[in-house]
Amino acid sequence: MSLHINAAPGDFAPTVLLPGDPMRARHIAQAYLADAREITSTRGMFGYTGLWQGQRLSVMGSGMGIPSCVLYATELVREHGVRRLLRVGTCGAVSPRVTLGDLVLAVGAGTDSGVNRQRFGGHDFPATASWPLLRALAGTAESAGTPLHVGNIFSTDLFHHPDPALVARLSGMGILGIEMEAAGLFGAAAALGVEAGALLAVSDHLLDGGAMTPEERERGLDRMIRLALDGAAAMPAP
Ligand SMILES: O=P(O)(O)O[C@H]1O[C@H](CO)[C@@H](O)[C@H]1O
Ligand SMILES: O=c1cc[nH]c(=O)[nH]1
Repeated sequence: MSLHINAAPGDFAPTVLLPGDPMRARHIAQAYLADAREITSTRGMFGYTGLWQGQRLSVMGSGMGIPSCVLYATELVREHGVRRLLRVGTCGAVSPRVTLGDLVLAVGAGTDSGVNRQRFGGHDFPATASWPLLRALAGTAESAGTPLHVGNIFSTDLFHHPDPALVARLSGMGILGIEMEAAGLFGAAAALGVEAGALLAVSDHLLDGGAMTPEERERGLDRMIRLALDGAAAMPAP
């Protein structure tokens, strides 16, 4: 048990999928995992452990934004023995190459957050996903014929961003999508010595204005969830 996670020792599997939305965590557990059991519910941030292809796997909400995600990632690693963290989130597309419902695998994440600079003496930390996770997810997608964009994303502290030039700036630098956690998760994972990745489904398009409904966001992310589960199952235990 830790301050924000009321799970018992051994409740978490070494690999945890981290959607921002705790209701997406519940959906993944109930719709995909065998023998799923709720193991934490502090503040409504539900976590579950069950089986996928016979392997133990956990899924837990991370909340919205870097501070929330990093808090849970830190307690999961330090106090619950977790070694591999895979964010399964949504993003807004900022690239004309990406369309609604597409999947994006983050190689690196730029950010307007200061958290990694706080960790890194004021310098720019290279917030990148772990290679074993990148390789497993890209390989699993290729084998399954699942289309996947692999590239850089941007993690913002401000969903309702005040800078009207931000989307054009990101787009001009080849960024694929914007979300709110990955850069902090990658920095935390580096500091904690564990693996992290981020697989995202495009829930809205910031260039053309298209958007999934909230119901589609919660339930309509089947391809992302299956790829995350299959990719995690294809990896050796961390
Ligand atoms: O769908 P999730 O995983 O929550 O991810 C995205 O959605 C939230 C904003 O609506 C932020 O957490 C952002 O990163
Ligand atoms: O952070 C996010 C997530 C989805 N869509 C956005 O525009 N931003």
